[in-house]
Amino acid sequence: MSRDPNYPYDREALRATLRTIEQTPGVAKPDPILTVHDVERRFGGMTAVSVDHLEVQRGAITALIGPNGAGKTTFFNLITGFDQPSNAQKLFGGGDARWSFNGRDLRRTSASHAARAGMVRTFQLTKALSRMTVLENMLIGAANQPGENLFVGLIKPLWAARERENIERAEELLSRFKLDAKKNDMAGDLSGGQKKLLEMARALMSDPAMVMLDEPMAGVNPALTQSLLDHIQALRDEGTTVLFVEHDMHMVRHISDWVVVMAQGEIIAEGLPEDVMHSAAVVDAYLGAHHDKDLGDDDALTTGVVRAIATEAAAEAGEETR
Ligand SMILES: Nc1ncnc2c1ncn2[C@@H]1O[C@H](COP(=O)(O)OP(=O)(O)OP(=O)(O)O)[C@@H](O)[C@H]1O
Repeated sequence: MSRDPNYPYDREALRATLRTIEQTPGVAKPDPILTVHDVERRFGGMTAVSVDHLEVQRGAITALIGPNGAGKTTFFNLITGFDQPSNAQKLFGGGDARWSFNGRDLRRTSASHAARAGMVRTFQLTKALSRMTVLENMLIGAANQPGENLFVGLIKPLWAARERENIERAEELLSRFKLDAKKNDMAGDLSGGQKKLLEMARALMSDPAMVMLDEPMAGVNPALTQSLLDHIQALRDEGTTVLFVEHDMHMVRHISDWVVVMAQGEIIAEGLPEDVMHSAAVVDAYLGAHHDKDLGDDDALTTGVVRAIATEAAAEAGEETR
């Protein structure tokens, strides 16, 4: 990735700046890469997302946390063009929903436009195409597919050169994620953790300015956990802003610079990880879904407790869908 003179490569300096910001929902950031305003999504009579205002700081690793059903994935879907707000602005009329990324207005955008603007996401359930090889999966993530441009597609030396570039980039990323030995294997034969790595590697094929990771740790075995954390931090250090949804509070505490908390569709808190995870509003939001739990007053949101809640809730959700 080319070096962006405006990117806050010095993480300590960035954290020092974040420490000066008021820890309140919707607070303005010094240099937001993503700004979201008045985005709502209703399913029938239920409001899944109702975000008044949110700014994501460029260069930070921001965690989006919240109990099951809080609206985190729906919010990701809206921002990345995989779903449309219920109050979407239409060409003529419509609602007030608007958001911009890296200075570009994205409110009437498709998923491919959002990706082209530099915002690329992964999914909670990996979307590796199991009947394609690992390398072929990577090539799907390339921004400059030879076939996308008719002119390039018609002139063999041009598309052949692009294809070579894409393969080189894919191989470089696969080796970084230690998947190079698997490049000709079917993606369906990878372990759950390796599929997560493949999905992250594929997201990087287009050199995005921001990656949005939906539960990167889910299903990853402990042996790969540290390597995933290292990859995410390395991405940030090299110039990619990271926004991730995660239930694993150890990960949230360990790598995030800023934490945003959602409950019942709204942003109810945001701030530094060490502060926000203990705030009364956050403890209430988690306990709200678990009235029957006696978690004590002092450190209700310690890693172990939250992990236990998340695991239990995930198991319950699994049972419901069975
Ligand atoms: N397509 C849909 N149709 C109807 N309801 C939906 C749909 N997608 C999401 N919902 C509902 O919207 C709410 C928010 O769901 P969402 O998946 O965004 O929450 P989440 O915070 O990502 O939860 P989790 O942490 O469990 O993944 C939930 O009540 C969910 O059931």
